[in-house]
Amino acid sequence: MSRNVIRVGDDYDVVIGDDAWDDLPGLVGERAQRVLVVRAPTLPGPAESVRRALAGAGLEVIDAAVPDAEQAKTAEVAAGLWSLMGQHGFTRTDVVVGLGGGATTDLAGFVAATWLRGVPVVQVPTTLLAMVDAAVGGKTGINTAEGKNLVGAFHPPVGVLADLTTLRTLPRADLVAGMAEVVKCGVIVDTTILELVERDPAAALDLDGPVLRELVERAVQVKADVVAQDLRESSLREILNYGHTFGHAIEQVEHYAWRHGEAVAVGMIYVAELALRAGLLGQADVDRHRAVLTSLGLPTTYADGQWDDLLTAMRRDKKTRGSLLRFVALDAIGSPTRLEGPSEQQLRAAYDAVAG
Ligand SMILES: NC(=O)c1ccc[n+]([C@@H]2O[C@H](COP(=O)([O-])OP(=O)(O)OC[C@H]3O[C@@H](n4cnc5c(N)ncnc54)[C@H](O)[C@@H]3O)[C@@H](O)[C@H]2O)c1
Ligand SMILES: O=C(O)C(=O)C[C@@H](O)[C@H](O)[C@H](O)COP(=O)(O)O
Ligand SMILES: [Zn+2]
Repeated sequence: MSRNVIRVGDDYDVVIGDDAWDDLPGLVGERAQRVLVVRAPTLPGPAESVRRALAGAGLEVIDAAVPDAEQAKTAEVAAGLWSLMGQHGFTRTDVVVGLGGGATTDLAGFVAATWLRGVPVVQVPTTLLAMVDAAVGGKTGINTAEGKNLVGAFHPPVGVLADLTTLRTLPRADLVAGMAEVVKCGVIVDTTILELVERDPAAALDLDGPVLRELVERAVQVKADVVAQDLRESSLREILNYGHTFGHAIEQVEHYAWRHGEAVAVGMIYVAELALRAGLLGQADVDRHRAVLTSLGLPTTYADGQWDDLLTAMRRDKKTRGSLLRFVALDAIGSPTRLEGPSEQQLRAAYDAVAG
């Protein structure tokens, strides 16, 4: 069994391993009596491994299967979990475990952030996207009718256990979607990620080879380095939002029928096209975005005819200040900057360039 541990600042460890369930009680710690396992409904195998590891350590396990995917990220589902915690007398030394993809870990983190004004959470991500991004860094949240992640809190986990064996049951489309956030880390910071994918995209998606593990470790390292410096997104952390202004707008317009990673892939093309028009990026860099995302099977276009709704959704992005639309953009691969207040004409022209 191999494992690697990446420390996030001085705060907590991200354990990346295979069949690493025995590490879970250690991450939960010795003060807990009860553990609420908030889990996606699709994961009987990992759910049983988690239950066994926790019960074996003498903990009372409260099992809470929540609705799948984005349907979990609602105020109603959160309220149901608060009731459950109340019924079980869940105290400040008890621990929430989030087991599933990013939607489940976002919900679990939010419930942990809000119960008794904050109880510990251990994240156990089971999708590639949650391993490299959602479970690390302490952004938690739910959606409202008006948009994505509009209610939430910064609440870092006390530990993260990314067991790579769980990826074996993940549908291929979800594995591919997770690669969008890996590529994001490559274009904003660690260009070796890009080179690894460009050299052999099939190897990047191969669960049996070494490349996927290296990509996971590199992407987690990018995220860990950024959030350790700027947990609350006062400035630097915004770079992790590359591609998300347009990406979140697609998700909302599509009523979450698009996977997050797919929408972020198109969002990265959109903002690269915008940067081209603003004179920040060259055509070769935009082409490189398209080539690497296409090589992994990610989408790079979005339907025509949705501009008004997309623009309305983009105005609700958290980086917006007043009426000033703000984007994370690149002025070179590996060099993020901000693009503030692009003209309507530039915004529209970039949309025309991604409209398929
Ligand atoms: N908090 C953050 O920093 C952050 C970062 C990135 C994304 N996110 C959020 O994460 C969510 C997207 O996460 P996601 O892509 O993991 O999607 P998801 O949580 O919807 O999971 C995708 C699907 O895979 C299933 N699944 C999960 N693990 C599985 C496994 N091992 N085997 C088989 N099926 C499995 C799920 O049940 C679901 O149907 C979005 O809500 C996004 O906003 C948050
Ligand atoms: O960790 C961050 O910061 C990110 O922006 C990572 C994103 O991949 C993630 O999708 C995040 O949930 C988006 O946050 P939001 O603040 O735009 O809702
Ligand atoms: Zn994201």
